[in-house]
Formats: sequence, C-alpha cells, structure tokens
Amino acid sequence: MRLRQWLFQNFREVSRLLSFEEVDFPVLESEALFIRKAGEEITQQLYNFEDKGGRRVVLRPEITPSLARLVMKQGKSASFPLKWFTIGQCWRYERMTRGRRREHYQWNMDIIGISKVRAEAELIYAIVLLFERLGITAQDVGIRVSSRKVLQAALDKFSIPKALFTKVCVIVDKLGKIPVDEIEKELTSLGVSIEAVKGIVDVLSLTSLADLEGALGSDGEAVADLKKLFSLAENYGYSQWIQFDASVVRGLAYYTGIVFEAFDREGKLRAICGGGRYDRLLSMFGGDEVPACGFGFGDAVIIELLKEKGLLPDLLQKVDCIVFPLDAALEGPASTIASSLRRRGQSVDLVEDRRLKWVFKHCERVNASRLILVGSSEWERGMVRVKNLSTREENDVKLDELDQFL
Ligand SMILES: Nc1ccc(Br)nc1
Repeated sequence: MRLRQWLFQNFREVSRLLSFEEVDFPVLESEALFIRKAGEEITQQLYNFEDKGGRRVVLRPEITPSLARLVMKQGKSASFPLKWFTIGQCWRYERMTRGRRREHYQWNMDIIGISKVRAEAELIYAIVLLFERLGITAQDVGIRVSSRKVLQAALDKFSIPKALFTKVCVIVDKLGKIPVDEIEKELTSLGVSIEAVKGIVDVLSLTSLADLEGALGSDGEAVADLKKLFSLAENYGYSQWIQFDASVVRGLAYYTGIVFEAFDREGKLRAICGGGRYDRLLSMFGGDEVPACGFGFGDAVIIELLKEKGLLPDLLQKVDCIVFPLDAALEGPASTIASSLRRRGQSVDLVEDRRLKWVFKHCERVNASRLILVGSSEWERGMVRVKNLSTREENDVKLDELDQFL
C-alpha cells in the first residue's frame, strides 16, 4: 500500500503540474458501454454479469468510455477544453490458469476539446515527467509514436473499405506479439487481398518520418500531424524519449489519430502505458463530434520496471510520537497527551499494556521520532519524559512546553 500511495502521489503531482482536475467514474457500468464488434482483447475479457435487477452490468475494463459518456451527459454546460485525470481500478475476467491479475489501477489523463496535436504533445510530456520523477531515463524507456491516419492512408492506397479499418487496427496491433503469417491470415480472412496485406505490413514497418513521407507523400494529415508532434517535442525537450514507429496502432478500436506507447528498451516487459486521439468516441454518446485524446498508465508494469532498474523506493512506516503510560493507572493522562499532540498535527501511536522492552522495539519498527513516557512521579509534577530517539536526549517536560520538543 505504501508503494501504491507513493506511485499514485507521483501520478497526482504530474497531473497537478499540468493543471489537470481529478475526476471519478463508476467502477460498475452498463455492459453495453463496452460492447464493441472489433474483436479487441479488452472486450473479450469483460468482467460482466447480471445484477439483482436483471441488468447486464460490468466491472469496467477501462476508463475512457465512462469519461466519454459523462462528458456528453454534461452537454453544453461542459466548458472545453477539459483536462481531467483519474486513478481508477479496472477489471478483466481471465482464466486463473493464466495466473494474471484480474484487476489493476490505471492513471488516466484526458484532454477533451482540443483538436490540435499540442494536446497529444502535452500528454506525452506528462508521461515523460512521470518517468523522470521516478528516476527512469530515456535510456531505460522509449515512447513509440505513430498515427492511425498512417494505417488509414495505407488502406486507402489499397482501396480497402473504411468499414474494415477498426478490425484491421485490432489485428495489426498484434504485430510483434504474434507471428506475421498469423496476422496476414487474419487480414486475408477479412477479405484483404494478399498484396494489400503485404503493402500494409510494409508501411507499418517504417520507422522514419522521411520514409513515411516517401511512402505516403507529404500532403497527408498523418505526416503533418507527426511532424508537428516531433517539432513540439523539441520545444518541450523530450525528443530523446520519442521515436516514430508506424507499427504502433494500439489495440483499442476508437483511436482515430496520433497513438503512442511507452516501452522498456530491454524489451522484457509489456507496454508500460499507452494512449492516443479518439475524436469520434464522444459523439457516440449523442451530440456533435468533440475532439479528445488521452492515455492509460497501469500500476503493474511500471512496478516491474522499477524493480528491474533498482528504483523501488524504501518506504517505511513513519510515526512522530509513541505515547506510553508506565502505569496502567495513567492511561487517562496518556490519552490526554496523545489527544493534545494529535491536535498539534503529530502522528501518535498510543501504546499500552506492554513491557518497556517491547515498546522500544516498537519505536524502531514504526520509525518513531520520539517516545513520550507517562510516569507517576513526573505526572505528579505535571510533566512527561520526552525521549528523542535519534539523539537519545531525554527531558522531563511540562505539558505546555511540549511544542519545543516536537
Ligand atoms: N483492461 C484491463 C483490466 C484489468 C487488467 Br489486470 N488488465 C487490463
């Protein structure tokens, strides 16, 4: 829990630095919110069930659709752009035989109402800032960046129906995860010709913007967006973190533009985080198209990475004061002192019914700064004994002079 709180505090601090506001959404949602026909893994592992009212419900597998639903529910009262973040638990239903977690926490940052690529540039900057705060460098981690518009241009080049776009995205997202011949088989089963499949795979293997420009020409949105993003990255000072990689499509059906994912350069781990632009998702919940982009950053892979890099912080419990009555008859005064200290903002562990030897061990265990002993002779003089546990200094102190020893 200390590790989680430390990580989440960093998520929150980065969100604050970028002036994002914290929001929250229900963990339990209508199943219909996540039913999509694109064959995504995330929709095939829904933790869904019927509730006592006969409703088809689900423990949310992701945050974005809930965000989209609630932004649109606000209608005209939403003053764009919205810059929202949340840290929320998400679920999936996997066979336990795979030994994988069924829940994790995900930090999401989303910008709603900005159509320009500077929104994605801000989000990628937030991710870089988080990594830097955790001690991770551009030598440890890279961020692959591309755009769904690259794939859209490739499909157009081979006159593949737009209706197949989303399914093709979900399939080609598996590039590098399953053998290419399996990907080719899945694409041809969609009715994509083998030469188109080869052409698509060729475009998706590009890793330089110059080559992309050569393949698609320089007047398309895909090249323009990516050039703008890489130029802004220079301004932010995070160019060394990002690289163009056309194979990045991300496996969520609703992305429409720039997509990105962070990876460990040693290639030992799954993607650390990922996100992109989803300009058509919000209008699915009524109203006009509202441009949006965001990312999800899970709490599992990042911890594995920090372990790999020896960057896990040493988080110990910390208590300011241990208050201990030396005599059971002094439990009342001990409570009075504990209450007075707590009102001064001191964290106090009120310990009773223990031998003094145990108390000293306990002070070490909870990293207490001070031990306050309530003894009858001192108390008769309206005093307590304050033992500073780092200097070993001991003082008998009047209650109204305690502040000087805190
Ligand atoms: N979508 C999702 C939910 C829960 C876990 Br664990 N991983 C991915």
